[in-house]
Amino acid sequence: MSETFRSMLRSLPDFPADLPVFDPASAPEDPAELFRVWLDEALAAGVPQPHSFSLATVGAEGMPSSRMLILKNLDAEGWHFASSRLSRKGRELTEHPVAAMNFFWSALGRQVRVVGPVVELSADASAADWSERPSTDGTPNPTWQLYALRPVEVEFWQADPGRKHVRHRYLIPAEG
Ligand SMILES: Cc1cc2nc3c(=O)[nH]c(=O)nc-3n(C[C@H](O)[C@H](O)[C@H](O)COP(=O)(O)O)c2cc1C
Repeated sequence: MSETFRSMLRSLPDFPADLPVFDPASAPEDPAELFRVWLDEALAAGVPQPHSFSLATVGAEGMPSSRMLILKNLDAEGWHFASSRLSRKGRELTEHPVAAMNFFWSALGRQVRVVGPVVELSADASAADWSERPSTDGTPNPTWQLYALRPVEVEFWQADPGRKHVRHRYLIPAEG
C-alpha cells in the first residue's frame, strides 16, 4: 500500500511542459507591479482562485501554522487580508505580528513568497471588508479584522521544464 502510494506520487507530473519564460533582468523595480502582471497572467491562464494564498503565522514556542486566505488589496499599506481576530491566526498575529504568504499558480509553474510584519488596519476598513463579503446578512462583526502585511522580502519563482528554475528576490528595508 505505502509503496504503491509512493510510486503513484513519484509518477505525478511536477509542472506542465509548456511554461512561460521569466527573465528577471526585465522585471520592474516594484514587486507589487510584477505581482499584478503575474496575477493577470494567472487569471488569463484560467488558474482558479488566483488571489488565494497560504498564510503562515507563528504560534506558541515558535510553532508555525498555515491556512489558505484571499488577498483583499495591494496598496501602500501592504498586502491586505482579513479574518477573525479570535481565530488561531488572529491570536497568533496578536502575539507575533509577522507572517509569510505563498501564492501558487500551478498552470504557470509560478510561486510568489511574501514575508514581513503585519499591522491591523482601521475598524472602518475592517467593517467595510466584512460588509462586502458575498455571504453577508448585514450584521456587523466587531471581531473581523483587516490586516496588511508590509513586505520585507518578496520572491518570484518560475519553474523551468529543464529544471533551471528562476528566482527573483526583492529585499525591502523595514520601515523605521
Ligand atoms: C481558498 C480559501 C480561501 C479562504 N479565505 C479565507 C479568508 O479570506 N479569511 C478567513 O478568515 N478564512 C479564509 N479561509 C478559511 C481559512 O483557510 C481557515 O480555515 C480559517 O480562517 C481558520 O484558520 P485558523 O484556525 O488557522 O485561524 C479560506 C479557505 C480557503 C480554502
